[in-house]
Amino acid sequence: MSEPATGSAPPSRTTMPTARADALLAGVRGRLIVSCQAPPGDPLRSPAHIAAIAASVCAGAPVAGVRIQGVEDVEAVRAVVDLPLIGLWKDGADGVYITPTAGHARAIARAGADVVAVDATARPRPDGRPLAETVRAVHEAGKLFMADVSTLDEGLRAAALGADLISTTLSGYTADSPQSSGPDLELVRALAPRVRVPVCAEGRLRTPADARAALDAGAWAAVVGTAITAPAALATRFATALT
Ligand SMILES: CC(=O)N[C@H](C=O)[C@@H](O)[C@H](O)[C@H](O)COP(=O)(O)O
Repeated sequence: MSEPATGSAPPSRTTMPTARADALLAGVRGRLIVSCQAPPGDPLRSPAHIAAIAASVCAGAPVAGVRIQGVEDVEAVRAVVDLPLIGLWKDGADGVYITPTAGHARAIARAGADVVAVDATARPRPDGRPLAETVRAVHEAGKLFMADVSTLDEGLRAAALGADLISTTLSGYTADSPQSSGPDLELVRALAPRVRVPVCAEGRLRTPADARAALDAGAWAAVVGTAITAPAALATRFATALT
């Protein structure tokens, strides 16, 4: 791990007013957050399409918030969705690629996200700067910091740095985490009682029963992407079952 779990510096705190932060977190508690993203090359990968998907999901279902990738997509979704918006910027495909620097985080904050999701794994960051710098940048922008982690240690470190919420997003995608085809609810069970901030279950929640099980495991909210907003992946599951 490149930084200690705790240090002499106090944890960073957001400049978002406390009442607003509390209301935002309370509003997503026990509920569904939908990740609306399209992979590179997918015909749906455009801000207009992602905004339409997000607007459709939010108008037609009792969802609590959305998770959106990229500056232009965050801007486009912000214009049509009034729910809490978790923004991130995927830059690259290997190593730390989810909002990898403080500069990426500031851009996502400016685009209109309420919460900025950032890779908070123990892996080296592409610019060599400490994660604490990105936490501070998000907080100075008046936003909440969501730490995308893959292990218990990473979650504990993120909480010590001042993360406002933690998500299991990267379990299964790092060498340190279990490589499972399903969600990592063990991580939720291990982490949630050890930190004072909400822990979201995210990654490979494929069914409503998975989302329910995540909350039963102690998750604050369930974040679901592919199983709701990725038609090509969904069609593949059906087509494959017929071969
Ligand atoms: C690992 C990574 O880059 N995860 C990304 C984070 O934003 C997204 O590609 C996922 O779709 C999202 O986490 C939701 O997960 P799932 O699509 O499995 O429900």
